Amino acid sequence: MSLSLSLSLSHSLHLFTPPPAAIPTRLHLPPPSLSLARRFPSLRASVLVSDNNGAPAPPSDPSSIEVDAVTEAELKENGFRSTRRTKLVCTVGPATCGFEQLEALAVGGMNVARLNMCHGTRDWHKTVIDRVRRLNHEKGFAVAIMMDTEGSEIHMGDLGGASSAKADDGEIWTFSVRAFDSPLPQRTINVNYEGFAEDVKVGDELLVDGGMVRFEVIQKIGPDVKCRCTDPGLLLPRANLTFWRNGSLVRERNAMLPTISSKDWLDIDFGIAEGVDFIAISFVKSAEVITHLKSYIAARSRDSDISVIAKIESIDSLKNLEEIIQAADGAMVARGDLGAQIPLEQVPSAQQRIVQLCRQLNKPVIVASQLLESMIEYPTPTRAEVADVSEAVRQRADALMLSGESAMGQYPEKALTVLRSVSLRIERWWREQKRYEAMLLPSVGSYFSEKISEEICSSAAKMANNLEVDALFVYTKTGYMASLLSRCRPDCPIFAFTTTPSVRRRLNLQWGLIPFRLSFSDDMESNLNRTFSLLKARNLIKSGDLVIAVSDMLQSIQVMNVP
Ligand SMILES: Nc1ncnc2c1ncn2[C@@H]1O[C@H](COP(=O)(O)OP(=O)(O)OP(=O)(O)O)[C@@H](O)[C@H]1O
Ligand SMILES: CC(=O)C(=O)O
Ligand SMILES: [K+]
Ligand SMILES: [Mg+2]
Repeated sequence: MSLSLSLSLSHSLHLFTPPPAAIPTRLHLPPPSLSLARRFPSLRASVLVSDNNGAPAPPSDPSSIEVDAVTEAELKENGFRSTRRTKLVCTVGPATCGFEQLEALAVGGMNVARLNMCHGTRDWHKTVIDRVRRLNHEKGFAVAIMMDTEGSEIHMGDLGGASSAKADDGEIWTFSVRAFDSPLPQRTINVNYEGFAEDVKVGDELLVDGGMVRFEVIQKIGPDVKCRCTDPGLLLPRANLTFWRNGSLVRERNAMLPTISSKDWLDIDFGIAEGVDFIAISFVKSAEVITHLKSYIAARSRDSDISVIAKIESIDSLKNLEEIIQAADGAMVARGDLGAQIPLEQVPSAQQRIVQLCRQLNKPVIVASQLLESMIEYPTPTRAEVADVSEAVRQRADALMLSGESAMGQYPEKALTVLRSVSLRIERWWREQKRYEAMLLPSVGSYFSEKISEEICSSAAKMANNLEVDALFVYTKTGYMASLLSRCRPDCPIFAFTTTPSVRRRLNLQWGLIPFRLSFSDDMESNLNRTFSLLKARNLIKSGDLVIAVSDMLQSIQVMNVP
């Protein structure tokens, strides 16, 4: 089916390749990102800024301002009112782990690189981290790194080294906890969970990857479970397994497995040692595990600030949603596994609920999995996929994520271009329609000073919309004020000035923020004047632009024209 869809869609390919400037594209999609590098040779040629991932902040040069090379190009290309607000996360895998491939993704707008610890060795991940660092350092990007834990849910083994296996209708496969030599016997799958044969019953339905392939359990022989394939498809290494009985998920045992396994703790130590920016925790069930991990990180790495992202992908995480998001620094709607745990038709409303709650609680949220699944194999997305991406952008999610599309697909850069183009188009349409959604944003701070900051930010955002200002400026040491502005989803972009490279990288996950590194003082007057002259010198703003500025040093709102 996807073949015929892709063929019938192939004429839309031109939407994503740059037409000559004089010929308008139907949807006015922007040209693909690599052309940015062509138009702004400095992107590839020179060292624009220096960014010290992981290491202590460099002695700041008071005369400089640092901005992500791609952001700078986008600002110049589209004028800053139309820069992209939705952030993009790419899972790095065999298709994208080379330095040049990573650079192409960074040029294409990747804000965060995700490493899935389910796959690859720690050495492999270390190599990727080093390459991203080098890219940031040498080429002026500020790509943040997110480590995603494996979790201890039930999954298949690694297929004895094969990259995939095809299961056909009616075939009998053996699922077993036995250790086999590779290559595995034909039609045999390893299962990581000791209690597997004990727990399943004849007649149970076994879902691989949430239903991409289905089996029916027909016989149990000691540690081996014989299953008949009822929905054929491709089995991928380490795919998740769930089993269903009488139409509902069997999850008693899963509930007993730890959220963070012993292997996950070693991966987390590795992540802390490498100074990753985010750690995403798979299959979170309760807020306690988040609090526990956060205190572990705090004790382990006194001066590094790693954000903990709660992945919402289980029934328990939906039950305890509010307290989990409260405890975490952000959340991910992990639709892959979520769709294997709740009926598929409930996933869209769960997504909307999670996205809204995150915004109310002032936590960044990522919408993940299968956004452009067909692009693993085909160079154009289906219309349904474009509609799905649009919906996530329209919901004002902070970030969209590519999984297999960028990790092992054939068109990682094209998939990223589609996310970029659709985000830009939907964001603009939203602004043109002036559809400010009236979302109630409850107070989130516990201290009076935090409540003042919230009031300042919501007033500043409202003024920015009403006065149609060109940009909001926020001077923030911790990033908190910037997140409060982002939460209001104002019409204009938010220039967030921060003193530390790690804060700047973490702001890269939040909607509408354009993070700059700048050393600033407590004197707002001089901060503003310096910022204006630095930005003007780089043609990022011009005299007459209308700006509203707030800061976490001075509780005030300033409105001014750039001199
Ligand atoms: N580091 C890697 N090495 C090899 N293959 C990878 C790597 N990362 C991802 N992949 C491939 O890309 C596919 C999609 O990636 P993704 O991160 O969504 O993983 P997943 O296994 O589906 O699990 P989950 O996202 O729930 O942790 C994987 O199934 C795997 O085949
Ligand atoms: C991203 C992820 O873990 C999922 O969708 O299941
Ligand atoms: K994972
Ligand atoms: Mg998952």
